Amino acid sequence: MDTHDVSGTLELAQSIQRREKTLADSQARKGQRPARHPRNQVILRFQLHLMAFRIRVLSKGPQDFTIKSSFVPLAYVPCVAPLSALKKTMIDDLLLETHHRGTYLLVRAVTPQNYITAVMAIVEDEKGDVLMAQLYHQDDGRAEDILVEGMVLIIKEPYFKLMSDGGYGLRVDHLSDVVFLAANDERIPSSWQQESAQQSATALAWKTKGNSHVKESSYRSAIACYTRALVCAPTPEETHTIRLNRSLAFLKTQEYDAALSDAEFAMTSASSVKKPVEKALFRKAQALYSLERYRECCEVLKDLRLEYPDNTAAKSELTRAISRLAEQTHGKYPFKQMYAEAACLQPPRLDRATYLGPVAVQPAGSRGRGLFTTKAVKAGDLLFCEKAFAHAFDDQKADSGCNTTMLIDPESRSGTIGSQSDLINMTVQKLHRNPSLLPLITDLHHGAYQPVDAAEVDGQPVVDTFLIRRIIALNCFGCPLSTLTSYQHDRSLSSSLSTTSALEKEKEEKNAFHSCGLWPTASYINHSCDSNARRSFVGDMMVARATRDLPAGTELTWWYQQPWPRQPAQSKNNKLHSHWGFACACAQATSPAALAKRDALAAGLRRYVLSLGARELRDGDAVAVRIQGAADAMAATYGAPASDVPRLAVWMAVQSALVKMLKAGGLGMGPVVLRPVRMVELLLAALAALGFVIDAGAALVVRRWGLLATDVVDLWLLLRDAYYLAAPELVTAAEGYARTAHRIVFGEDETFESYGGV
Ligand SMILES: C[S@@+](CC[C@H](N)C(=O)[O-])C[C@H]1O[C@@H](n2cnc3c(N)ncnc32)[C@H](O)[C@@H]1O
Repeated sequence: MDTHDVSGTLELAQSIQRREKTLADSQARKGQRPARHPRNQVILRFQLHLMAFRIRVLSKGPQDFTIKSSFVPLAYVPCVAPLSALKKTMIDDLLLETHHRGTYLLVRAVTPQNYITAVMAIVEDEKGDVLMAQLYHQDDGRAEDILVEGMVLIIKEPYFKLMSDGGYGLRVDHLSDVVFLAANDERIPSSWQQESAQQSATALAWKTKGNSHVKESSYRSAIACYTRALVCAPTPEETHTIRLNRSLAFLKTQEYDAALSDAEFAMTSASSVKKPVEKALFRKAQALYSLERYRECCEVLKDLRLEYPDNTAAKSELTRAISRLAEQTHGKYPFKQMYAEAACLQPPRLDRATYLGPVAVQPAGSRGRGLFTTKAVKAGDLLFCEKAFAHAFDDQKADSGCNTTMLIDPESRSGTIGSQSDLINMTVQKLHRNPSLLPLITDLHHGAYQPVDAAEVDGQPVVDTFLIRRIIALNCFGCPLSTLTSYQHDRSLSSSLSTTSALEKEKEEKNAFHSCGLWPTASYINHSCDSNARRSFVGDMMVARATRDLPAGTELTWWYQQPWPRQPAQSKNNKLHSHWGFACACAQATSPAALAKRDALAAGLRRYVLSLGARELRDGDAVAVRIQGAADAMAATYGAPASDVPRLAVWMAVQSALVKMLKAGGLGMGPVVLRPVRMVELLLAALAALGFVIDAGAALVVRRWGLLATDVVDLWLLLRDAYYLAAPELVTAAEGYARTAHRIVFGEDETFESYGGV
C-alpha cells in the first residue's frame, strides 16, 4: 500500500525477461552434475571479484546513484527435519537446481567473505572440494562476523543452483538452514579443529572467556561461550551467574525472549545460591520493555525499586515504562514532540507504545478477516496508534538515497523501489531472534502461500523467508517521515489540486514512498475506495482515525490505492486484482457510456478553466455559475448518490476552477469579483461531491462525512474564510470541522493552529 511500485515499467519488464531466460537455462540443467573447476581457480576468481568490488566501493562518490536489483527466487520451504535425521553429503554429490532434502553439508569457509545482498564466501568440504556459498537474510549489523575465513558451518538440505553469472553455488534463504559451529564444537573434524586444547575447558573458563567477549562488545561470541559453559557441569552458583551474564548479552543482540528466560532463571535461582536479585530483575524489566510488555515491566521495576531504592537506573526506567503504559492504555500521545523526535532520529523509530482502541479482528465474509469497531466512534476518533513491527527507512535526502534497491518478483511480475528488501531482512531477523512474536506476523494474510507446519527445529525457530516475503508484499505500507511534513512540503492549492492527467500522475508518485513498514493491526483493514478510516504517520508510528461516525460492529476500510476521478476506470483497479487478488466492488458502478460522457464534460470544463483570462475572471460570479452548471451535468452521470459513490471527477473539476479563481485574487482581494456566497456554494459543492452531507443554513452541521482526501483540510479552511464575509456566525463551526479534518488526515490536531493560520 503506497509503496513505490514499478510494475509495468520497461525497466522492470527487461529485468524480468533476463531473469526468465536465466531461470529457463537453469531449469534445463536441473539434475546435472556440473564439471568442477580446480579449487585454486575457484578461490582466485572469488578473490579477484572481491578485490574489484572493494575498489568499486572505495571509488564511489557520495552522489553516485546505484539501483541494486534484487530478485525474489522461486519459493522453497525451510528444512524442518532435525540434524540427527539428516545424512551427510559432499560437494561432489550435489546436483544442479536441486534441494538436497534429507541431507546436510559440513563445510568451512576458505576465503574472506563478501557482503552485497548476501554474505558470500568460498567453502570447502572435508575432501577439499570447493563452492561458493551465499547466505541471505543474515544480520546486517554483524555481516562481517558471518562466514569469516576458517568458520565451520552445517548447511541443512543444501540448495545447489546456477548463479546469475553462469557459475554455480549454494544458496541459503532460511536462517534455520544454517548451523554455525563454535570453534570447539565436537562436530568439527579434528583436522579443522583450531582450539582443540579448549575442548576440555571448564565452565568457569568458558564463563571467563564469555565475560571478556562482553567487554569487547562481541556479544554473539559471548553467548556462544556462556552456552558452552552451561554444558560443562557448572555449579548452581556458576549457572546462576552464567545465565545472568548471558541475559545481558542476549539483550544486546536483541534476543529478548532468551534474555527474559535467562533473567527469570537467575531470579528464581538467586535465593538458593544466596545472590542478590537486583541485576536479574533489571534485565527482566529490560527484556519485557523491548517485547512491549509494559505492564509487566512496570511491575518488575516497582519490585526492584522497593528492594533497591538506591538504584537510579531503575527509577528512570520505571518513569519511561509508565509513560509507555499510559500510551498503550489511554492512547494519549505528545504529537508535536513526536514530530521533533522523528526529525532528529535516524532512522525515525520512536520510543512509543502501541495503543489499540475500539477495534477487533473479526471475520469479514469474502474479504477474509477484517478490522471492526467494538463501540460507536465519531469522525476523528482515534482507532489505534501502532508502532511498526519493522520499519525500513529510506532517507531520500541523505547518502542512502543514492543506493536503492529494486525488488523484483518474477513470479508475480511486480517490482517495488525502495526499502522493501530491507524490511524483509529486518522482519526475518526480528522473528528469528524473538520467536514468541512469530504468530503476530505469520497469522497475517499470505494469499495462497503454503507455509510449513513447524515452529522450531534443533532449538532454532523456523522462519520461512518466503512466507515473510509474501506477507510483506501483501501487508506492508509505504510511509513518509511524517504525513504532515510530507504534505506541507508542497502544500499549495495550485499544485495539490488539479484535473490534468499529467498532474494526477505526479500526485500519484508523490503518494508513493520509498520507506515502508509492517504494522500488524493495520494489516487487517480491507480496501474500499470509499473508506471510513484513514492512516497517517509520524516516524514509525501509524495513526488511524475514523473518517466518519460509525456504529459498533462496523468494518473499517481504507484505500490501498488512492481512488481517482476516472475510477472505476480499468487501470488503477488492475493492481488490486493482480497484486491483492480482488476486484473492488466500486469498480462495477459506472457504465462505459456514462464514463465517456463524464470524461467529455470534465475535458470541456478543463478547457474552459484553462482559457479563463483576467477579463473573464473579473466576473467571478458568472464563471462560478458556469462551473456549477458543468459540475451538475457531470454529477448526473453518476448512478448513485455521492454519499455512496464519491464523485471524484466533480470534486476535482470544481476544485481546479476554485484554484484558478483563488490564484487570480479570490474573495474580492484581487481582480476576481466573486461574491463570498458563490465561493461558499462552490466549496460546498466540492465537499458534497466527496460524499459530505452538510446542512448549511442557520447553522452549519455535517450530517455525514465524505471521502477524506488530504486536500479536504484546505477546503474546510477556505470555507471558514469565505464565511468570515458571507456568514460570520458559521465561522466557528467551519473551523471546528477543519480541525477534525486535520486530525483525521494528519493524525493529530496539536498542529492545527500553525497549519490553519487560526
Ligand atoms: C492486507 S490484507 C487485509 C486483511 C485480510 N482480509 C485478512 O484476512 O487478513 C489484503 C487482502 O485482503 C483481501 N481484501 C482486502 N480488501 C478487499 C476487498 N475490498 N474485497 C475483497 N477482498 C479484499 C484480499 O485478499 C487482499 O489480498
